[in-house]
Amino acid sequence: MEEDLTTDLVALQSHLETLFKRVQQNSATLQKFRAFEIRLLKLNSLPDTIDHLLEEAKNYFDLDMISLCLIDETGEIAKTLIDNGYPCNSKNGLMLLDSDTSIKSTAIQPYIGVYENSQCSDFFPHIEKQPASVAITPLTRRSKYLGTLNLGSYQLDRFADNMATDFIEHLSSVISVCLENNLHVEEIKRISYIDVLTGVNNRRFLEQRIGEELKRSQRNAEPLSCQFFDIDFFKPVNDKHGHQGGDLVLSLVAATIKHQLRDNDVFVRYGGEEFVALLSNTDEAKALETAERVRKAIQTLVIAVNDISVSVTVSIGVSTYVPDGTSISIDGEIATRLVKSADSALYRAKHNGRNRVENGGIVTDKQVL
Ligand SMILES: Nc1nc2c(ncn2[C@@H]2O[C@H](COP(=O)(O)OP(=O)(O)OP(=O)(O)O)[C@@H](O)[C@H]2O)c(=O)[nH]1
Repeated sequence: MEEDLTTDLVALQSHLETLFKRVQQNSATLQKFRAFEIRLLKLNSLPDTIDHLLEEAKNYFDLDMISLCLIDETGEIAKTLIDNGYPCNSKNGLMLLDSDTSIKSTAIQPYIGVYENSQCSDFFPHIEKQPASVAITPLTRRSKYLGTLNLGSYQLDRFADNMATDFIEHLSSVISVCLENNLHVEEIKRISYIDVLTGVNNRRFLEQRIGEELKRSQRNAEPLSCQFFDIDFFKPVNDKHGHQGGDLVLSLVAATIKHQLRDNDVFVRYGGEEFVALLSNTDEAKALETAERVRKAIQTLVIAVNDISVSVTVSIGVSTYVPDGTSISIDGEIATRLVKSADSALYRAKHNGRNRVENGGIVTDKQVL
């Protein structure tokens, strides 16, 4: 009788210990989850959020792999990531899809279970070793598909098909809210950086980007060139063709200059009939060559304003920053000098007869000291 009691007590104690361990494990998981959530909610940029999901989530949840599909119908997500220097390829687990069709056909519901190559491989590109089990969860907000979150483990029992899905569904809801918020923030930023008349970026965008471009130039030891454009004799265009005619000329000149630049060059309407471009990894000779190409393109542009053909020319000033490794935190001064040099060269171009390119020369770190 006494022996039976002892055996029962030992069994009970062992059961209690198992339960206690499970409670401890669950509590640790919940704490990790809360920490992950709090960190996620605090992030206010899309690249940081994506980075947190792809880099940190693996550690927080002890996963062997994680990937993220995002629907990017307009290409704006890719543009935001490129502008922020974020690697926009599937090698780091991020996939941008141009429509939600593939997600709607395969991942309309969360899938939790064994990794089936035919069904799951699209969600885990560039993996060296296939996971044994996966959880593929759609990310949705207000019935709209944002993408999918894809978790993978080499353990078969990590994501079993009889597993409760509430934890993963909760995680994907939180991620969806954060992604949607960040997508909205990026959209608001984008709109606030656009010049309504010409559709190109505005001066605020230049002010925001010039520091980043200078940093990149210093980091990669590459030259950064600045071009300052001003339409010649624009006042007579307005006088002759009215403000609306002038507006049309402004828009088409902006589009023509932009067309001559690379997609990732910063190009803004600086104000009135002035435009500025920043050309990354572009030396003095190349910047002058590009400016000359723009000048010629504008010269040959014929704009129909109320059935009257209008032609304009532009004067262009160019300057080039060449980092020498001595500058650390004086970007503001370098930015000012870079733009001022191009502006002074533009002034010379006007003075020397207009419809020409003038070189403002090299801006270095040393001049600041
Ligand atoms: N239509 C239109 N005109 C603008 C806008 N912003 C500035 N302008 C006009 O641009 C003209 C600029 O004239 P000026 O600064 O005298 O220069 P300019 O006639 O181009 O002569 P130079 O620059 O010396 O070759 C002014 O008539 C402004 O009213 C705009 O958004 N729309």
